[in-house]
Amino acid sequence: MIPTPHIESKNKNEIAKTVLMPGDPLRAKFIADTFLTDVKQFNSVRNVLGYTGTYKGRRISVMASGMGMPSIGIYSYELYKFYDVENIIRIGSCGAYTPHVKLYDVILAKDVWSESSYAKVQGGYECDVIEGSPELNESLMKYANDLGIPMHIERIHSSDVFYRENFEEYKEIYEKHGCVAVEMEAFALFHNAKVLKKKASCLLTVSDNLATQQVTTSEERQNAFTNMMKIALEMAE
Ligand SMILES: O=P(O)(O)O[C@H]1O[C@H](CO)[C@@H](O)[C@H]1O
Ligand SMILES: O=c1cc[nH]c(=O)[nH]1
Repeated sequence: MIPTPHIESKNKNEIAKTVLMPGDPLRAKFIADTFLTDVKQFNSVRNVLGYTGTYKGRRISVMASGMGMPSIGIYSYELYKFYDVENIIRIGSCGAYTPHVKLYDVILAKDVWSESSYAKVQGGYECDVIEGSPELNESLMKYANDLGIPMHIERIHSSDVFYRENFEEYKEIYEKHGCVAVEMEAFALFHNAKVLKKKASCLLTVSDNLATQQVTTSEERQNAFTNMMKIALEMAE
């Protein structure tokens, strides 16, 4: 069933087997403009930009997910199910829940905890913790090590809510569930990978710290997270 309601490419071969997936469409464009050669754009529906190109002579795609689990739920499902994509690596920003995780640090999500109903509604799963692909994670750890980029390998929190009425709730989520940072998509991505027998990982860069109240600018969020991008780009075929 291609094209899909949200991806306009009429040819599966236009999309590589491995797709990097930032939330922000302009981060997808930045990656294509900065790191890829022989770039072809395969999607612009709703301005959710998708590109395929080569990195160090190897093929890879990058496409935005939009924000939140419903959005990445749609795009990752269509890529896996209808475009035969095998691996999706989310590359996102996150808010740290503890002072020992600093601004710009890179986190690899070992697994993700969420109070979201996504897995239950999508496939009847009652779980609240889902693992990233051990195989992809092992490769990402090796590439980070080769590049000399330190990574925290930890549990993260996927939240449906960016602005909580009770800001202090993050402390309980950190203490009770062991999540060191919050973002808004990995749980749905990992669930889709599980039900469709595909692979997913999530790399994050810390854009703000809820404990110390430090923040980065929106321009930095768009352009400055290059360490995470370089690690993920090594996954090109
Ligand atoms: O920077 P991205 O990948 O969009 O990720 C984070 O930023 C957004 C919130 O500002 C949410 O999508 C959250 O998951
Ligand atoms: O989802 C997110 C992303 C960055 N910072 C947050 O506080 N939440």
